[in-house]
Amino acid sequence: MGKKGRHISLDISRDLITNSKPCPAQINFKDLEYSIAIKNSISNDSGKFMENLSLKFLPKNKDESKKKIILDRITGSFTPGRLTAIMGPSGSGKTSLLNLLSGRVSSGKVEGNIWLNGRSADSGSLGLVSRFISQEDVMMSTMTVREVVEMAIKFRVDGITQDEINVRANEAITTLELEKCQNTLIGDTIAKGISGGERKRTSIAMEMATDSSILFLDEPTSGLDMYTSALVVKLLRFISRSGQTVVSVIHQPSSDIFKLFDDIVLLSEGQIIYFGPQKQLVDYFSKLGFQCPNYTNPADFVFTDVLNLNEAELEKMKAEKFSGSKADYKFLKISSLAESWKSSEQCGAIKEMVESPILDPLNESNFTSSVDSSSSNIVGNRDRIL
Ligand SMILES: Nc1ncnc2c1ncn2[C@@H]1O[C@H](COP(=O)(O)OP(=O)(O)OP(=O)(O)O)[C@@H](O)[C@H]1O
Repeated sequence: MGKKGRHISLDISRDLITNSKPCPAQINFKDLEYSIAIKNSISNDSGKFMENLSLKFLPKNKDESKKKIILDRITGSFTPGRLTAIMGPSGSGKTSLLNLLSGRVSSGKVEGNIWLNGRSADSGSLGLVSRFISQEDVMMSTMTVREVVEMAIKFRVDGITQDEINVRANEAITTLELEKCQNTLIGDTIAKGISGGERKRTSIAMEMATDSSILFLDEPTSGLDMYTSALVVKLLRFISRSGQTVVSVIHQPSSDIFKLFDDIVLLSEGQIIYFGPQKQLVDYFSKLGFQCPNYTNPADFVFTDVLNLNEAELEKMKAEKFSGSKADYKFLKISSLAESWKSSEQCGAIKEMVESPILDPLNESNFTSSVDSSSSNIVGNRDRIL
């Protein structure tokens, strides 16, 4: 049978994941604002809608620097055992949110609160409790796929024997269908090694085989075919079921992939448009007057009808003789959707979760070590902090 028709089996040996149950970690944030200073290059007479455009400029004075708000006082909760997708147009703040919550932001100004299991979290603790798989996952180019997976296990799982390492590495490699390239060098732009898709799967295999309480991924399916994308997201769902908190930025998923997520966060212009169960998203927008047509992928519907101007809205804009541009009109729509979200029942439920967090203590077993591959050194964060 061809790949498309193949059933993706997730009958993975439980040894791989459940024997190494991570300690649950819930990450909550409230009124989180992330902004950066930018040089003022726009005159004050650039049009009355200028301040509404996607870059939100809050002028200090005419010639000085202003700030660009990347995340606009957002509140949310990521819970253990659930798989969440962060979706939104390019530039909406998805990667910035992941960076903030994994303690990877070094520039700009952060306001608001982040808590781990109810305790105030700084970037150090966020970095220790979570793992981050980036769009440009960095690995050591001179090592093979099997070597990097084994290395990740060795340095992130305490007191593991070589036999256990072999079992975990085999499982991860088989599950992600990396057998054929397991002895191929990772490579780099100069010395070509494994393909882009194999690289992504290797980075997930490295993660699968280790324990961490929170896993963040930035577009783990970009560059992968439909079959492999579905395989990867099914694996993330499986990983989440072992008690990990799994949060992934995802770019326009197919309907089948969309349905694998428990929760969806929709961002636009750094604001939350929706944050809640995937199964309730269509109903939420239908109550706001946006009907998802039958047999339409809800992810496509959200991008075309909700986050963009639909036909009816373009007509309305003309009829109203709106004096600004389409971008201005769209900005007003997004602001109104963000206001609707803030006054929704679902937003109230999220706020309640933030106010009554899981209070399990965070202990050493929540903390993972990291592989600092950019400098080819293995860095034990645990050693640095504890
Ligand atoms: N350190 C920074 N300095 C200047 N601008 C920044 C910085 N970090 C983020 N931005 C800007 O903030 C906005 C959000 O960026 P971010 O990378 O979070 O978006 P995104 O939703 O992940 O986009 P994409 O889907 O294109 O990756 C963008 O306009 C980006 O240019």
